[in-house]
Amino acid sequence: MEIKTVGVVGAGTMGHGIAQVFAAHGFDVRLADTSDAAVGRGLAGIESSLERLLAKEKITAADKTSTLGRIGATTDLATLAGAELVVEAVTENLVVKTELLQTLDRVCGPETILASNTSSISLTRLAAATGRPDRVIGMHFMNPVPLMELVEIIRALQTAEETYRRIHDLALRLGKTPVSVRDSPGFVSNRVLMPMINEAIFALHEGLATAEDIDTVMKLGMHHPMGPLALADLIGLDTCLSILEVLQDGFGDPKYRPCPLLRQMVDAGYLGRKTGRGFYRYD
Ligand SMILES: CC(=O)CC(=O)SCCNC(=O)CCNC(=O)[C@H](O)C(C)(C)COP(=O)(O)OP(=O)(O)OC[C@H]1O[C@@H](n2cnc3c(N)ncnc32)[C@H](O)[C@@H]1OP(=O)(O)O
Ligand SMILES: NC(=O)C1=CN([C@@H]2O[C@H](COP(=O)(O)OP(=O)(O)OC[C@H]3O[C@@H](n4cnc5c(N)ncnc54)[C@H](OP(=O)(O)O)[C@@H]3O)[C@@H](O)[C@H]2O)C=CC1
Repeated sequence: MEIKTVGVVGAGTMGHGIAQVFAAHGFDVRLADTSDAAVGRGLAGIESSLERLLAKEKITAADKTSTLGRIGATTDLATLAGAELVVEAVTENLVVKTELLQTLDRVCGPETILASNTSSISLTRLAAATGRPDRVIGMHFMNPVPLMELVEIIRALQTAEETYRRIHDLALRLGKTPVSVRDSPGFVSNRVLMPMINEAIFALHEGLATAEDIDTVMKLGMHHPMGPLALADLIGLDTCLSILEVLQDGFGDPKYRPCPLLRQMVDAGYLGRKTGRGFYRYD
């Protein structure tokens, strides 16, 4: 069955970018979240991202209009029933994702592929929660989705070769570069990235330097496009904490222990860009 309609569940930092990229490549998209407010924020994010691309002359005004025209918003998961693919991009939490996948499993047709954008959680466990484990796969986009080229593709132990091939080809159609990674906590991207971000937070916690100076070291010293603390704010500090917990639990290795400052920031609701305050302020 050719993939024409794509459901995206979760209209947050990643979900709205994923919806945008599918729509920009001609797919009909249904973007779902739990409330009208969350869906509205997602649509506003898409509008502003397309506006930036237009200002940079990467797209035309007609591209912007047609992309927006292909996105429908909903709070009712039943409206995803006809989608050939659903990508979930909800909160990085095993229970939340498991319950959602079970609902999607009930609602969607038997052939629908259920892809997860999880940053770290075992695809094998997520697949096992459904009645279609052979059609569950990890499709891990990077943030910001419209700008980043990589998609990590993670096969659960149960994923069928056919499912993998279709998602691999789909990533290419979206103009992305797919990389296949075995199912293991944090895959490759966050196995490597999160310890660096965590270490930068420890450096701040221990008073080695200011947040700005820590980021400057990595930007000017290592040519990273963003410093690790600014990047943590872009990702979301709650998401960074959840990923580190999955790494720590999964490997049982104290080297992944989240910095106490990260926990405190999350407890305070300083989650980064999405709440207007993290290691920096975004007014
Ligand atoms: C956690 C996980 O599981 C996996 C992950 O995704 S880890 C995160 C991976 N991503 C990265 O490492 C990103 C590193 N940063 C970069 O590569 C670059 O800074 C960047 C591509 C994000 C922006 O580069 P740029 O286009 O030269 O910058 P610029 O035009 O000045 O825009 C920067 C800004 O727009 C965002 N942005 C730019 N264009 C955008 C678009 N079309 N849509 C959405 N956001 C956009 C940037 O985040 C940033 O926000 P502010 O202006 O509000 O500060
Ligand atoms: N941020 C990043 O840089 C990256 C994140 N990811 C992964 O993408 C996923 C989403 O992360 P991100 O976009 O950052 O998170 P956000 O917190 O920005 O957005 C999550 C969205 O999911 C919604 N949501 C939660 N539960 C449900 C549900 N049961 N049904 C529908 N919607 C729901 C939330 O709504 P509400 O607020 O109302 O709860 C919120 O709008 C996570 O798995 C994360 O690990 C992957 C790559 C990069």
